[in-house]
Amino acid sequence: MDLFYLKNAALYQSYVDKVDPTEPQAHFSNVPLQATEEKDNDNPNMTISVRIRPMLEDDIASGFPRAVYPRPHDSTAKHQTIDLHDLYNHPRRPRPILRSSTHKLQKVFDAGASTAQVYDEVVRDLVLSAVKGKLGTLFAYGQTSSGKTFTVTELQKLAVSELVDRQAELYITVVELSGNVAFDLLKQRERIAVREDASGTTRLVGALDQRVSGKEQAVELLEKAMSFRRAAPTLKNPASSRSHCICRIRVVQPTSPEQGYLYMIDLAGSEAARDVAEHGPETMRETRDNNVSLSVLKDCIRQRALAASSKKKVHVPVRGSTLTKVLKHVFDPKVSQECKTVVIACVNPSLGDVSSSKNTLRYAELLGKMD
Ligand SMILES: Nc1ncnc2c1ncn2[C@@H]1O[C@H](COP(=O)(O)OP(=O)(O)OP(=O)(O)O)[C@@H](O)[C@H]1O
Repeated sequence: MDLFYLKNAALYQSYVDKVDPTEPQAHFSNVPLQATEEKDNDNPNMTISVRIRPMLEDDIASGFPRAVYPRPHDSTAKHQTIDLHDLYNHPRRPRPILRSSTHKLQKVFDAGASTAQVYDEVVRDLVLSAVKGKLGTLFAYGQTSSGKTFTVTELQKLAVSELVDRQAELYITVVELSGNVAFDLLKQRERIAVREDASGTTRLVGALDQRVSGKEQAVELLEKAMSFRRAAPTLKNPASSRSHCICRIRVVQPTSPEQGYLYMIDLAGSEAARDVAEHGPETMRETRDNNVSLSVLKDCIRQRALAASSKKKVHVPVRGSTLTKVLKHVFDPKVSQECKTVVIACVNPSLGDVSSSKNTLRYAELLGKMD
């Protein structure tokens, strides 16, 4: 596929240059996405956003044009729109044709946006929730090399800095979930158990809950934890994280009777098993397990949103994966502590990654919809 895109890069660019996104276009896929026929999830405690990373030198050097284009932001609109342009080898046409799709999301950060801007617009609210004794949860989702780790690492530093400035007492836990097995990254990747106690609360048995008292100490601790994260090469990223990484910051405030929690989760890459097929059965098994947990995560987020707006009893399948068991508090309608959730879907804008980007944007759209 890469060769097809590279061979037709000039033709593709000539098509894209002619697109006027304000005009209805024949090449826009006229089959409505399943997601667009569903009701919006208007849960005020849930924000679904997209971050498009810049084209990197390597992407440009390999000759791939850009495929993902956000439309100019209209501050009166409920959603922001992204156009995605793909090239399609039509069997009855002499030349490949453009096939585009449109995706609507609550918040879109284009390649020029800084992590500080992402923090200010969607993450600070979570941090302030934790300061007030509530729960804030951030998920970064996307294909390999789309910028999840880059984004979460920077956001963790900004969050810790704000929490220290607010004189909160902080305790940090960093756990990696590889398939269904958990490891403590603050204890040099020691294996730990995930168990449910008699009250139904999921416990990370044996995980360190490290007190930190200053910004430098916190950043050093997080960097050290990240150095223990398991990585393996994918076709797109030589040091791809093949696991979910959960960073939990417990916030104790003398002024608040309840302790708050901030969870920042760098999810495993959502790539198809074929993208890691060269890397052995172990990596493929992990990829399959990770994809199952990402699918269960989607169901939990959607069902949780439905539970918030429905009087009927809604089943949220938290037990479907270790990831969602650990994050039970986010999804359990019975949990009384208020919980805000932000999803950042990360996208690599290159044409070489267009089909994964389409899947990521569809996943993000589905999260913002209800059955
Ligand atoms: N906003 C950005 N600005 C500049 N460079 C970025 C940005 N986002 C990501 N990158 C760069 O893109 C590359 C891939 O990013 P990163 O490792 O965060 O991807 P990932 O989604 O975590 O990948 P994987 O799932 O394979 O671990 C890195 O070299 C990173 O520095």
